[in-house]
Amino acid sequence: GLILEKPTDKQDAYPHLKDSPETLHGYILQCNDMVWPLFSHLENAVREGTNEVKIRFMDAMHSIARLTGKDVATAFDLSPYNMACDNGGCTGAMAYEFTKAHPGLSVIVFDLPQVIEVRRHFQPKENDDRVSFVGGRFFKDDLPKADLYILARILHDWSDEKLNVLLSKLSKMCTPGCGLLVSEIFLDEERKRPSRALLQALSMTEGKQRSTTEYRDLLEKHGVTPKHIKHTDNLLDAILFVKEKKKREGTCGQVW
Ligand SMILES: C[S@@+](CC[C@H](N)C(=O)[O-])C[C@H]1O[C@@H](n2cnc3c(N)ncnc32)[C@H](O)[C@@H]1O
Repeated sequence: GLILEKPTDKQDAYPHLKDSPETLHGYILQCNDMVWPLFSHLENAVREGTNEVKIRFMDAMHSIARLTGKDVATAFDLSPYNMACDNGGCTGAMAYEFTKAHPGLSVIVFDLPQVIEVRRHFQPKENDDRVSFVGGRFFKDDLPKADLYILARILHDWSDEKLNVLLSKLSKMCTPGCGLLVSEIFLDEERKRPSRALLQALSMTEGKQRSTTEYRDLLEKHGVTPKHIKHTDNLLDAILFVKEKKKREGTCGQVW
């Protein structure tokens, strides 16, 4: 049931093999055992909360984050920032890419307590004390204080209504100059491509795929402005938003 696009020259040609350097083995198992049955047997689409299912999901997130993390982490100059909070940062795979790429940056991985609990399954061999972990729920609990908030593959999971709650909270946490880094598959303006965005949309319940314009419109309402966009050519793209000094009356057109 999994459609793999032809690897680019940056990508591993054998991502299905468990021992490949950028293995997608966990992601492929997740798609095969969990996502494809959702497409085929919607009536059985029941969420299970067992550890095995949780670790399988985390493994899937982990393999994609390891594959794309470096490109997302190096997409922008992040030298103005010292402390990032990776909201829904899961196993920390992206966080470690951010600290590797930016020597002045520390990253707090914020995710559900039950996810943080089992993160040790996925710890890298080399210890990095600039990455730390905090358990909590981003709609309800206080978020760690940071000057850069990362939202990688988070926004597509939720409705506009829910996101307005989260973004309003983040906007209040941000002082002027703070950054908000959004990484997603961005739909083109006709909402027809890329095909992997459409395929992923089939397995969504509450969320939706959005174009760069839709993300911009959603976030600008919360006082952050898109400064840079990066098409990484590696599954996930990214936009860096920055909190403005005061709310602007609309923008002067697209920055990309
Ligand atoms: C699609 S995964 C993305 C993981 C990671 N950011 C990445 O790109 O690899 C979504 C993550 O959000 C976390 N999450 C979902 N709801 C959450 C909530 N209410 N509070 C905190 N984290 C949440 C999940 O546990 C999961 O790790």
